[in-house]
Amino acid sequence: MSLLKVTGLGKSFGGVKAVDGIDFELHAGELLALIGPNGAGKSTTFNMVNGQLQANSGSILLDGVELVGLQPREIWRLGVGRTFQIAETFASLTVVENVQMALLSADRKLFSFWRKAADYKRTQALDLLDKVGMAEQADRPCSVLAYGDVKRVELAIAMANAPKLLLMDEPTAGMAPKERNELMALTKKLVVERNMAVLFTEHSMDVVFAYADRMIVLARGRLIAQGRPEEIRAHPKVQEVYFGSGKTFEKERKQMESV
Ligand SMILES: Nc1ncnc2c1ncn2[C@@H]1O[C@H](COP(=O)(O)OP(=O)(O)OP(=O)(O)O)[C@@H](O)[C@H]1O
Repeated sequence: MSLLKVTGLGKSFGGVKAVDGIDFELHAGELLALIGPNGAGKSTTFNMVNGQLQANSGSILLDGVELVGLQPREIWRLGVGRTFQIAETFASLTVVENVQMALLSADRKLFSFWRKAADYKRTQALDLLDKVGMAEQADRPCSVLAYGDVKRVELAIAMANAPKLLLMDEPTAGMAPKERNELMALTKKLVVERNMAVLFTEHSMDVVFAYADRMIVLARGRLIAQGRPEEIRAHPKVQEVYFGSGKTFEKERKQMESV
């Protein structure tokens, strides 16, 4: 059985069908990229899966449990995590304290408890940091970290709740190519090690084609293609929507990345 099964999912804003009855599935151990031109419905889809937006129609099953109608926190408790940017308020905390905070939250402890609990699950937090290659920087404040390292810590934070499905909205935005590749290689490693699934949106075609196991392509709210990267690259509809018919994906992709 697939981990996530989305059927007939739809959302309208006024007269605009932002997402128009899409179907897709996601399996444990798989990285699925959600791509499409601006306004295609990617964020809307994403936000329906995590419960920030309520669907108008359709179903989202996680391990057979219906997520439509649930609150974001309930969905999170069922095992749908997402990467958050480390909020400025937490930048003054050390790396390990940030992960400890996430563990507190995963264990549903009260925030006030934190003040008396500087040692709360420090070992477990260090284990998570070790998984993302950040154990050596555990006691540095997040505010002094390089951007790529902050992204690793954000990944460790998302892992604290041991998600079955992790949602990543443009994980590599603002990163240099080398950092992008390191972050995605790390994400892929975690997906395999933990038999977790990742659904991610991404504008960098390099990242998508290098790391996605499968891709789904939206255009104007409709799902126009899904498949493995090589199938998507050769898909006529995808080429047409992205670049106008008659042009090859490869050629245009190179032009797009050089901008
Ligand atoms: N809160 C909203 N109110 C009204 N219209 C919205 C709202 N959110 C999204 N839309 C519209 O729904 C459509 C899909 O938007 P969405 O943000 O999901 O696309 P996207 O693929 O994530 O785009 P981008 O790549 O530009 O972020 C667009 O036409 C957008 O203008």
